[in-house]
This record gives sequence, C-alpha cells and structure tokens, in this order.
Amino acid sequence: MPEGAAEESGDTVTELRLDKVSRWYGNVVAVNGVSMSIGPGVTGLLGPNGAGKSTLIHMMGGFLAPSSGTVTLDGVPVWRNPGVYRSLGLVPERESAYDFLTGEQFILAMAKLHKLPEPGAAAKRAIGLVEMDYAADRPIGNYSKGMKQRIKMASALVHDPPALLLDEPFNGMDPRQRLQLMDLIRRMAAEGRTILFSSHILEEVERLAGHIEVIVAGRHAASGDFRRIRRLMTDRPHLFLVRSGDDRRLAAAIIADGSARSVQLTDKGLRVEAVDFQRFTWLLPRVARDAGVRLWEVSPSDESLESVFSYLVAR
Ligand SMILES: Nc1ncnc2c1ncn2[C@@H]1O[C@H](COP(=O)(O)OP(=O)(O)OP(=O)(O)O)[C@@H](O)[C@H]1O
Repeated sequence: MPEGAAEESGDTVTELRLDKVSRWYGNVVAVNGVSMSIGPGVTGLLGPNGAGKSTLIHMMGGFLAPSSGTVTLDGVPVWRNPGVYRSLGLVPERESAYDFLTGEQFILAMAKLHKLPEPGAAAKRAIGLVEMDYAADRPIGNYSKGMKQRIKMASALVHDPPALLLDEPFNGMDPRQRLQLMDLIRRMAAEGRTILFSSHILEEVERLAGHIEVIVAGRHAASGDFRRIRRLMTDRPHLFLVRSGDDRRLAAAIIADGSARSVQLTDKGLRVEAVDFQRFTWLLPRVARDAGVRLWEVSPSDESLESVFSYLVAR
C-alpha cells in the first residue's frame, strides 16, 4: 500500500511492533529479546506474575526505554517521541493517586494535558464512553475498584487514540465489573482500535482476546488464538509431585490405571509424569479414592515452561 493511503481512505490500521526488545534492571532481566507485532482487535498478553508484562507494556507505551531493541508504532519509534502519545492510551495497573479529584476533573485535566481543542467536550465524551456520567462529579476516592478502572480507561481514551494498552485491567474486579469492562473493551476494538491487555489468567484472555501472546520469565513463549495456546499448554507431559497417605499403594493404582507415563517413588513423594494435564488432574482423585488412599498434595514439580503453563491452565 502506498504511504498515507490507509489514512486517506480513513481506514487506518495501527500496528505496534517489537523488535528483539530487552529490558534489564541491574542484574534482573525483566524482558529478554521479545519480538512481536500487535494489530487491530484485542490481543491478550498472558503470563504469570513477574513474567515481564508490565515492563513490556510500559515500553510499548513509550514510558520506559528498552535496554536494547526497538518498539515502533506504525514504523515510528515510541521512545523519546512525544508525538506518539497522541496515538496511544495506557492504563497502568496501579491505582491513580488523584483520589481528591472528581472523575470529571481528572479527565478534564488529562484532556488539557493533551492540549485538546475542546477539553470539556472531549472529557464528557470519554466519560460517556465508559458509562461513568452518573458518578462524574464524585471524588475518585469514593469509587469502587471497577469504577476506578473505568475512569482510568476514560483518561486513556480522552484523546481518542487508535491504540490502547491495559495492564491487568481486571485485577480485583468482581464478576459483574469484569463483564462490563469486557464489553467496553470489545466495543473499543469493534471501532477498529488496536488493544493489548495483560493478564495472568488464561480464562480471562480466552474470553476476550482474538489473539494471545504468551510471555514466561521475560521471554516470548508462544502466540496464536486461544485454541492453539490451550493445546500448547495441555498436549505435553507434565511432572507432578504427589504426596498421599500411602504413596506405594497410590503408585500401583496410578500405574494400573494408565493415566501417567511414569511414576517414581521418591523420599519427597511420588514423581508422576502425566500425559494429559487435564485428564490426570481429573482422574487422580478418583484413582486415589478407589484405592482407599488419602491425597495430601498435588503440585507441579518443575520450574519449566510446561509447569508454568499447566499452572496457568489450572487457575
Ligand atoms: N523497577 C524495577 N527494578 C528492579 N526490578 C524490576 C523493576 N520492575 C520490574 N522488575 C522485575 O522485572 C521482572 C518483571 O516484572 P514485571 O512487573 O514487568 O512483570 P509482570 O509480568 O508485569 O508481573 P506482575 O503482574 O506481577 O506485575 C520481575 O522480576 C520484577 O521483579
């Protein structure tokens, strides 16, 4: 497509691209050589706590410099380039520190920071988008967790950016607030925006994201739609440590049942290699009950990518 053609047709496609991006804090490597490309629609950034999701999101938003590699928005580097803030909205994980302001004062201040030509109208529009009109004149300090999340969304949307980055937006929300926010994110995406949100819960990502990027221990571990990710997580052997009232008897029952590839008796308990994670965790309590053995503990026993994946699936 010739340069500028998309914009002229009004059919802008916003793409965030990471090219071999790393970030370290002293000796800690938070993000390690990540390359990916995020386009229109909803992308879920999935990974356990400490995987490097917040660090990645802050680099994508232009708030943190990569130690190496580049992040670009439609080909333009986002670091040290204030112009890109016009095209990006970032909702950080932590609570905002403006509890004394009303929702409307906060959003209006953001509209003015962006130097929007009609800040009042823009603030009203953003507040309407997140359906917070009814509480706009109340102090943010009195908002519920869900309301705070929505007003943060409004602050990121006030300048109508084509790309939106949300760091753990569902944390601490009750199911109703969660549904409301999912609905809002879907609507934002339906308007053609490029939306990335992070989460450590597979089900959350599955319900909302058309595309998933998995990050584990700072590295890009997998990408695809939720079927592919779930298959990657489940279709591989998983190691478990199982402790019970009678490990020897339970080992015999597991072997007889055929639900594991191998069973080893160790002084810490049984080391079991399951073929199918979900089938094994479903079958084990039944096998134990039929053998008359009480289960004390079942836990993934290695720190490999697989066990992290299986941990995510088990949530
Ligand atoms: N400012 C910092 N200084 C030192 N280490 C940091 C800093 N920020 C993050 N880290 C480390 O970098 C790694 C990645 O952290 P990050 O917050 O990006 O992960 P995360 O996936 O967002 O996790 P969480 O969901 O728990 O916030 C962690 O080991 C963390 O301790």
